[in-house]
Amino acid sequence: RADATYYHEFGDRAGIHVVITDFLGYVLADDRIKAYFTNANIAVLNASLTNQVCMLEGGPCKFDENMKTIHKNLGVTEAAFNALAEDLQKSMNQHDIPLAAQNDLLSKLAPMKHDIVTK
Ligand code: HEM
Repeated sequence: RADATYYHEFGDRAGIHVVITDFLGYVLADDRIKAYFTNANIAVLNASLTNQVCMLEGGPCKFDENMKTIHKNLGVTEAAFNALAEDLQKSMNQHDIPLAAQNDLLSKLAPMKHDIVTK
């Protein structure tokens, strides 16, 4: 969908922000991937991801960072990518985001794997 239905189902930008905040909490506690984030600026990452998801789901947000450039030197594996996606699903489920909206977001993130996984 190109309209803002999914954006509203996420609870607009404020709802997305809560989903992303809890998602990052899961990531930072996830032994499979937390080491990647040792030197990350979590506040900046939170704001960027919130804007990115807001935009992808049809909200009035701007986001134009390049996924390939950002993740170039991180050595992200496919297993790490999948673990991160699981943590996102966990947060979306916890916040009762409707499944169609969840799947829409996941389907938009999945193709980014090619730019993010380098190892
Ligand atoms: C589709 C999946 C992903 C998306 C949409 C995404 C999005 C982003 C964004 C927007 C930033 C930039 C934050 C900023 O503005 O500085 C970022 C940085 C980062 N990402 Fe990802 N990412 C994804 C997957 C992953 C995976 C799988 C890992 C590792 C397990 C990862 C690790 C990092 C790290 C370590 C940073 C750097 C943070 C910093 O230097 O402060 N990302 N990501």
